[in-house]
Amino acid sequence: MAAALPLSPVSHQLCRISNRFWYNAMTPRFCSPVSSPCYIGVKGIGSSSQLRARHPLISSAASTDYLLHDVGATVAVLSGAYALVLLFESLTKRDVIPQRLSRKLVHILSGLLFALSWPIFSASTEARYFAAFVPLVNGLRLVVNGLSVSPNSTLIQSVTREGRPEELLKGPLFYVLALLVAAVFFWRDSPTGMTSLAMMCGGDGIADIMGRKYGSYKIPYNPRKSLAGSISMFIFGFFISIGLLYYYSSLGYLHMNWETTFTRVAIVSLVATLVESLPITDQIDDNVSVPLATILAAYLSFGY
Ligand SMILES: C/C(=C\COP(=O)(O)O)CCC[C@H](C)CCC[C@H](C)CCCC(C)C
Ligand SMILES: Nc1ccn([C@@H]2O[C@H](COP(=O)(O)OP(=O)(O)O)[C@@H](O)[C@H]2O)c(=O)n1
Repeated sequence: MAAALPLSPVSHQLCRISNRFWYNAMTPRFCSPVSSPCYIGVKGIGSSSQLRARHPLISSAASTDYLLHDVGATVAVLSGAYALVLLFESLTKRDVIPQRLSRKLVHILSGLLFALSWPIFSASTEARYFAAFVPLVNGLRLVVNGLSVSPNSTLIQSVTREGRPEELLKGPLFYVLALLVAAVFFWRDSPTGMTSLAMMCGGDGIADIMGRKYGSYKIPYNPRKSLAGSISMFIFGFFISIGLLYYYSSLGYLHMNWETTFTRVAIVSLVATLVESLPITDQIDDNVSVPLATILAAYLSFGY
């Protein structure tokens, strides 16, 4: 058996980071019901602060690893966000898909892929802030382009209805703020944030596509919305929420009682769908009302 070659300091560091990356991404975590972030420490389960108190040498090495890990994850997700917008701008420019559909697909995919990306961040208690940095940067990008005289046309083509820069300061900006709130205040050990993104991105996004195509029967109290759109929002929002909860349960971040979870998610989806159907879009954007209603319903339903 060939002897292991001595690693250079850089290679050694890279191996340590790579090992930590796969450990953090794939190792189940057992979070306490109060959803305080915790992970398997040296002696059993402990929070990162408890581990630092017990093992200062490990804590400094772990902190460095976590920092490098989270910086790498942030760069990767930021790059993914930029590439997604660029992809749909290219598809729109080459008339592969119409601009309106392009925008809705960006609406659906951005938030859901963001929610799916959370496990690549470290087990550190600060990881959620690194993840939230991605919607923060995109929010600043929207503000700069929405206010600027020479806005970035890629962003405008992929994200606005009518190609006006000021549109970036409404729906899209509220959208990225909702992603930031979900990451910072709920993160991957709470069903509340991920269900809010499932309903805003998956549910509300598909409502537009299905409603425009099949929405001949309008909602009596809101002729601008249709039954087909709302039913689509409820169904897709429900299944995407269940999918995200299963995804995070299978990775060990959540422990759901599946006998009651389906009913709870159905109630949350119904509340979000009813709020979205209301004739209040001129007063409050869907990207504010839908996540807020979902967060309230989910927090009352799940308790965390
Ligand atoms: C088109 C968008 C919102 C408009 O909503 P509405 O008016 O149709 O109701 C979405 C805007 C997306 C934003 C420009 C980019 C957000 C990227 C996200 C923070 C991170 C995605 C990462 C992932 C890995 C692709
Ligand atoms: N429940 C719904 C939601 C949207 N829609 C259709 O999708 C279009 C855009 O919906 P919206 O104003 O909520 O669009 P966003 O604010 O989500 O971008 C509506 O004008 C309807 O044609 C629907 O038919 N039923």
